[in-house]
Amino acid sequence: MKILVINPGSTSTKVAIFEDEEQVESKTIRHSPEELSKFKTLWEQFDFRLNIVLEFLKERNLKPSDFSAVAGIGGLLKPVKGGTYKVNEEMLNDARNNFQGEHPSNLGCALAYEIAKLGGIDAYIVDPVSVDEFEPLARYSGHPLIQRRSLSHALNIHATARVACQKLGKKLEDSNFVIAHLGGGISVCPVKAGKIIDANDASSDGPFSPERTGGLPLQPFITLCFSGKFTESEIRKMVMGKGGLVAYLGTNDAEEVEKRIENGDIYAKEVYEAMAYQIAKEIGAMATVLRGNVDAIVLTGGLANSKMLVNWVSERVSFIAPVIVIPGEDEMKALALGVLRVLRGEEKAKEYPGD
Ligand SMILES: Nc1ncnc2c1ncn2[C@@H]1O[C@H](COP(=O)(O)OP(=O)(O)OP(=O)(O)O)[C@@H](O)[C@H]1O
Ligand SMILES: CCCC(=O)O
Repeated sequence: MKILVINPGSTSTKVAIFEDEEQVESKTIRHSPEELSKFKTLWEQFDFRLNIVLEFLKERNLKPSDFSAVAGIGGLLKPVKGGTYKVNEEMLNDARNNFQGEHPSNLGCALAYEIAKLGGIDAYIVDPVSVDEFEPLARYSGHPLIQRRSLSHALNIHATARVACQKLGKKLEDSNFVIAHLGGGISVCPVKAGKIIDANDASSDGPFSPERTGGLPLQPFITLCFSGKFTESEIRKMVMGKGGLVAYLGTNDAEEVEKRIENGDIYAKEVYEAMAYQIAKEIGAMATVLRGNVDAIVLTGGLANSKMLVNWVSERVSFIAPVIVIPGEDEMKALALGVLRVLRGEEKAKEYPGD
């Protein structure tokens, strides 16, 4: 099987080719903020990103019809169960309307569909950001006008749960983990039998992260929103993109923060440790969702490469369960594997949005 995988992100477009489980080609095209600022809206970027994929194929003398299927990252669509979904009209409409918010991943299904159409093959998404496996109590916010939303780094969290099970020799259906995806945004989730039964929603809540505020104290935040000093879009940007390490230290690069700490920057150390403190607090909270019945706490994502951060988090949470570190994320492989399971008949493709 030959799968083309497309992953539009906030700072890059990634394209890869898989032959069965093996990635045989890949390219990451980085986009500077200046390059993307030419586009007023996310969807104005569509042709630009599509041409990148077409160029990638042309450079390799490949046509869409050379592939068995195309996989795209799935965005902030309707709440859906985990799994692999065939791209359909309703999904494309929801993505184009940024159903649960504007996010580059919304482009994924449409890019995959456009290429697949040229080749007369099918397009799929796997475990989109809007995977919703919440238990009923997780939906309460504190006011009936606002429901807690299931938005998370579901693709990597599901894939990481499978890897953790292999490491521990456990079956997925018998496992209970708290998984913390530590990336540009941070998702902390109790994962019961492979299902994400609660999540902080990294766009609104939880720990601060390299470029997001996470949850903010409500009263001061309301005062800020109505101060007349900021537009709605400035406030949204403050929360996602210009929050967290960016707001405190002017960078979203944790390696740069560690260099400053090594050079004696006491403030950088306190900010970085505060992020670890908030991550640990969220892990503690999510462990209570599992009533303390936790096989392991799993740290993943780019920041899980940081020994300093991992040590600070571990010393606060290891009383709950052993800490396993699975650094980085391999979204491209997780997308290819999800589509392979369907093409091989091991799993049935779900119809979006399902029941
Ligand atoms: N070896 C490392 N040591 C310390 N920090 C690292 C290391 N490698 C990556 N990081 C940090 O991890 C963060 C990025 O993580 P990651 O690549 O998972 O995020 P992303 O893919 O951009 O965003 P998201 O995961 O929210 O989709 C950055 O702050 C980066 O500096
Ligand atoms: C909102 C969860 C996904 C992301 O933060 O990118």
